Amino acid sequence: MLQTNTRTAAPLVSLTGVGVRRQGRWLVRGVEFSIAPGEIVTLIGPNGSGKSTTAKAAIGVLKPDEGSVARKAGLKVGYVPQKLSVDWTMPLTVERLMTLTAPLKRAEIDAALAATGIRHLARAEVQHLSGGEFQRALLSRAIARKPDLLVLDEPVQGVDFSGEIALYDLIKTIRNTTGCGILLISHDLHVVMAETDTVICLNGHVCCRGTPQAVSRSPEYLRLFGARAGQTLAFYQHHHDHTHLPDGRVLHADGSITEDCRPDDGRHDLLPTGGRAGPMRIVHTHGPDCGCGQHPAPGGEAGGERRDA
Ligand SMILES: Nc1ncnc2c1ncn2[C@@H]1O[C@H](COP(=O)(O)OP(=O)(O)OP(=O)(O)O)[C@@H](O)[C@H]1O
Repeated sequence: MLQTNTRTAAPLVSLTGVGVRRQGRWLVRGVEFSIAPGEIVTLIGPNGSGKSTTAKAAIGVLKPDEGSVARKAGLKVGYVPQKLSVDWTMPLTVERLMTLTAPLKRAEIDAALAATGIRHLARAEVQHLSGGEFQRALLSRAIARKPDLLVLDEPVQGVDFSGEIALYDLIKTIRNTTGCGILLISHDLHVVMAETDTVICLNGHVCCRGTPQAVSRSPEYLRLFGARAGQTLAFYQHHHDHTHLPDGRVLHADGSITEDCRPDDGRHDLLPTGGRAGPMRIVHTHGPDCGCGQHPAPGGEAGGERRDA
């Protein structure tokens, strides 16, 4: 097994204050995180919260409108997008899918399909694959060029619960044998892959981040789903100090409601709530130009700046 010290290795990719704006709207703003070799980072958040946008900015498919993304020189990325633009009326075999965008040697195709356990499906038509087999075919395609960073956008979509566990086991094996970094995207807000080092909860900005709590500590979960599920999946406990209301406004811990809680309305600072790898909480720092309407007037008693913790 390949061991990588994720604490000391230089990051593969590092995002600082990243914001992406389209048609006058910030899709995400103030996003900060990095991924080291062997590290697994999972982005979670509701639909439309900016997970795919963030992943695309991380790998350079999208250029951020503010902030910066630093990538290791010569970084090789294996990307499994959420949606694939394929003409499904045309017959397409798994091995052809592997070489659609760039050529691969026979041995590379065989090795990648063997690694994901679907070598026997090389000549099968993609249209006939099950959900789990299709995800394995996409994973084979992504690992075939031996990437430093694997980016998997909803890799367990269309897969049942036991297939989900098998896929996460496979992703863990790929990380352990190759030492690549992994950026996972999931819209499950509470259950993530147990091997995840850092969970980042997005909703247009980073709402909270932390380590997942091992599911093996939860006897009810183990009784329901068995020990294997406990080793593969983990609960993520959120530590938000604010709530995103259905109409898009934000309810703060002190009961105040603001139109928006994005970084252009104030600042979101990540504060450790305990331990080096402990959960983080967000505080909204009000300033004279934060635009949230909640801060005292300039020269007021709080000096124009206040924090909701
Ligand atoms: N090119 C674009 N122009 C305008 N809006 C866009 C563009 N791309 C994405 N969006 C919008 O940005 C928001 C974030 O999209 P994104 O796909 O990043 O979300 P997501 O968290 O991955 O969602 P899901 O879980 O549904 O896949 C959505 O409201 C989406 O409609």
